[in-house]
Amino acid sequence: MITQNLLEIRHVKKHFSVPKGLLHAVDDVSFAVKQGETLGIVGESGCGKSTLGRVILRLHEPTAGKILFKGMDITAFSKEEMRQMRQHMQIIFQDPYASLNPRMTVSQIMEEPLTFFRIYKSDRERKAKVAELMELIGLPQSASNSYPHEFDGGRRQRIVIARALAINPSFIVCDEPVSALDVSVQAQILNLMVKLQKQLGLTYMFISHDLSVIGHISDHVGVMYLGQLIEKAPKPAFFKRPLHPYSMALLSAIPSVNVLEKKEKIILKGEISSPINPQRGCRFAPRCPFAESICQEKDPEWTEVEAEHYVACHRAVELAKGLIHYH
Ligand SMILES: Nc1ncnc2c1ncn2[C@@H]1O[C@H](COP(=O)(O)OP(=O)(O)OP(=O)(O)O)[C@@H](O)[C@H]1O
Repeated sequence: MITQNLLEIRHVKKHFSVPKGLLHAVDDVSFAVKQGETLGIVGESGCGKSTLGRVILRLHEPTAGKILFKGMDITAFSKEEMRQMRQHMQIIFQDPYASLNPRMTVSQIMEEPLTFFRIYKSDRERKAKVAELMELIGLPQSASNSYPHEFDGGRRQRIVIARALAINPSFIVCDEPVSALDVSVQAQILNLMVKLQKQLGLTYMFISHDLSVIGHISDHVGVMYLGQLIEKAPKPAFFKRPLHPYSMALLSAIPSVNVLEKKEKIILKGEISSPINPQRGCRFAPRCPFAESICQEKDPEWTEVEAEHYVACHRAVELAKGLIHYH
């Protein structure tokens, strides 16, 4: 069975005008996500993950590029068409404390999108939908009359998830949804999200700075660095053998579960460059031990080095063949 791409973005850019020039928050990013899959996007703070998520939903207007959702070019949609489209595309944010209105009960919070999108019109239909959502997220029906402050972070994030699911979306941008939670609660929320994905056929773009979280939830992993996607691969291939020197360094920092596997942490030297008026050439070159003169001069091309394994690095083939390596 061939699974269709639910989302495809092509050469998407988002530049912000700032006093010192143009800040390239997202710079020429292309990828596709298949129906029912999770693309995990990982990278350091400020590399453009959140901006990318918001641009895909057109909460920020893209500076350039195309966003295709179910084959439709939504960059060409009017504001009203886009408003309707958001029924199918939702976003979940990091902070479950800030994203819930403290004056509304759980039931009112869940009913709000139902009223806004005019689905489940009668009172009875809406109440039935709320009951269904409470069951989906594993909260007792009695909790629907409580207020957000009566719950801990994990339960609040369950309510945020239920609100996003209320209108039956097919695609959800999950922007660091577990980062504000205790580690013990993180796994519960991630497992709930995986369960809901299977049950409802959801497609996720899951943003996190934490590679362990990305490893838990993703089918494919994409790595961002200074506004650019520098590597994307199926999860097993990525964790087995990342091909970009930056991904290798990221991966070396997470402890191995296999005690027999000797892993040395790669310490990157040099400062991260500025995203404002970036120089040409590879953005990672100033910190890369493998950088040659071409890396300073020319942008590396996005190349499929192995099946479905894409890298933007002038030296990716040599790295893939093991001709050059760290340590
Ligand atoms: N509205 C804005 N105006 C100007 N610059 C912005 C704006 N929003 C984001 N930026 C800048 O764009 C870059 C990318 O920010 P973004 O929040 O997308 O990164 P991130 O990877 O999600 O980081 P974090 O996890 O810290 O939020 C940063 O340099 C940020 O300062």
